[in-house]
Amino acid sequence: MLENAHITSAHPRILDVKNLSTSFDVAGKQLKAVDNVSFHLNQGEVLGIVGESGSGKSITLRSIIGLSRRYGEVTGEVNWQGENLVAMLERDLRKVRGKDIAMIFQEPMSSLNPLLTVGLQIGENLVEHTSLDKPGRRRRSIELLEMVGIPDAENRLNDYPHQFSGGMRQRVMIAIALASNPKLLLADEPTTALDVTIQKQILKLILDLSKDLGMAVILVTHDLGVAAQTCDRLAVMYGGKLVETGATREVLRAPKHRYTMGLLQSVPENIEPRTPLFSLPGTPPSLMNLPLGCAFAPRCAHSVADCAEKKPPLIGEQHQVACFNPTNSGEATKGVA
Ligand SMILES: Nc1ncnc2c1ncn2[C@@H]1O[C@H](COP(=O)(O)OP(=O)(O)OP(=O)(O)O)[C@@H](O)[C@H]1O
Repeated sequence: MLENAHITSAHPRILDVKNLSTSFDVAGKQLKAVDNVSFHLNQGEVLGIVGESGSGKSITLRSIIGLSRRYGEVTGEVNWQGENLVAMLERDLRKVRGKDIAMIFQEPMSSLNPLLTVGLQIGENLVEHTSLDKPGRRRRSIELLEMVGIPDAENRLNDYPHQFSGGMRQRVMIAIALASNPKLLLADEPTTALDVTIQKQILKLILDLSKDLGMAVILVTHDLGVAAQTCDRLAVMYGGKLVETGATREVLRAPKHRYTMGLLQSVPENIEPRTPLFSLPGTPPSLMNLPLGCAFAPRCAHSVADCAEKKPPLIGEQHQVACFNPTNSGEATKGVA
């Protein structure tokens, strides 16, 4: 496991998300991708948002930085440096985006310009966000490429994105994101397209940068193993809602929500050799037709009467769970469903 115990409660809170909801109009029906989500982030902390495909992780991330408002309705609060980003004018938000808050995506090729050298693309960001002159920008570009572990940085500034391997392209993306000295990096499945060895290297890079630069990170991943290796804290999403949050060690050692237990069982390291991979019975809920009560209840073998009637609130202090019948911490993680 990578070392990720560098955050203490002494670090100030830099992001406070309150009752964030995002819905889309799909053929006249409302699709609730993010439903009343609240969480916070401390300076330099790495928070993992985990959950199955379609649970609302990416839209949560995009809603933080105002990218979802183009297609959907976003309500609630994203409190950042004394301002609510949800209510901020697009013009002002553009200044925050890419400067104090930067974002990297799964496929760097979709964000990199194939026709421009890497040097020019880093330079563009430096022009926008710093007052460095041309030689200063060149020096800083080399420094950034070195920082993300690209060998022969000075010469590689002249290369185009296709001349880099997948892992190196992701490093370039990170270098571009770091050009503005962001306080928060939003990373949406940044290693999913990479093979396991390269994935580990990129995760370690993100973690080291977070530690060295005091930069907070929100890492969206469907892979609990990846989150376990990288994050200080986890937020587990299901059906557009947060169902469990807590320190990574606590959530992994003693998950409270049956859904988290199910996810844990699908991590290969937790499984005896030759045991078939666990998969939760049933299917994830349709976000256009969510049940009245807990969205996980139809897949849960431990539901009680309230589960069908009411939505369980997320309760607790350091370790929170949204469940009317949570597990006891000592309960075995096998055979939950
Ligand atoms: N522009 C849009 N219009 C309508 N529905 C959308 C739009 N963008 C996303 N959705 C829907 O919102 C839901 C949540 O999507 P989101 O991308 O956040 O899921 P996710 O948990 O990140 O999963 P994945 O890893 O597959 O991206 C999905 O049902 C998706 O189809």
